[in-house]
Amino acid sequence: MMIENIEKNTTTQTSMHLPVMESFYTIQGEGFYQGHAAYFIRLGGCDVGCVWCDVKDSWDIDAHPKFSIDQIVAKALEEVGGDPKNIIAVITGGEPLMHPLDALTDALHQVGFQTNIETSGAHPLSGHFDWICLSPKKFKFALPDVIQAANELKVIIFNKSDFAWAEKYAAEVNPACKLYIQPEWSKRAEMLPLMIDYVKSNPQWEICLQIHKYMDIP
Ligand SMILES: C[S@@+](CC[C@H](N)C(=O)[O-])C[C@H]1O[C@@H](n2cnc3c(N)ncnc32)[C@H](O)[C@@H]1O
Ligand SMILES: Nc1nc2[nH]cc(C(=O)O)c2c(=O)[nH]1
Ligand code: SF4
Ligand SMILES: [Mg+2]
Repeated sequence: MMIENIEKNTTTQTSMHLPVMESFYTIQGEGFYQGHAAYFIRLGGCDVGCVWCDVKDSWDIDAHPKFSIDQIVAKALEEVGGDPKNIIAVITGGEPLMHPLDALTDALHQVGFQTNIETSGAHPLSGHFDWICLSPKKFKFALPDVIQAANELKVIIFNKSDFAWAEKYAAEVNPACKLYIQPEWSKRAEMLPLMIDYVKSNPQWEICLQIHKYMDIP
């Protein structure tokens, strides 16, 4: 690579700023990595508009302070105690794919984090991820490149019609993709009995609960 290109890339990487709503070290409460130590970076901005979204304060892209990649990664390293071995960095939001994520994921990898993403798939894929959780939404459809790349499909069950909707996506993901159904939090008492019956009849699916909410942690 020519020297000016190296300089350009370095400048782009260090000068890029992303809106961060919050970041916190916790336990992954959902999906394949449920129960694992995880550092969450919640980027601001979402244009999907799920009526039941549990983090609506994230939607306004301008409501959150912007930080450089270096600042975000330095804070992550400090908050996990300096050694990211076996710790997943989860990029979430908001809708994280509204932002270019190559520089952030490369910088997290460089210091030793595994990189995972939580996404609705409604924006083009960027970043280098070790694990992609796709949670598609009726409010803004997932794009084909994210559907193809997904390692896990996590469909939120808000009403009975969501089982058939989940199967539409299951038919489109790659064969190795893990399949999860997760109750919408306020509907969990009503939906869980249906979900239990569904998984007993369709054992390729697994039930996923937001275990962090039961543990009362972020
Ligand atoms: C807040 S979203 C942020 C990432 C991305 N915008 C997305 O929707 O995948 C993180 C995860 O929480 C799920 N989620 C949001 N609100 C929920 C609720 N009320 N009950 C259950 N899951 C919810 C989403 O489907 C997604 O899998
Ligand atoms: N503990 C914990 N696990 C999570 N898994 C996905 C989350 C998200 O909001 O993206 C989340 C979250 O907010 N907290
Ligand atoms: S896509 Fe994710 S962040 Fe956006 S409204 Fe839906 S659940 Fe909330
Ligand atoms: Mg959450």
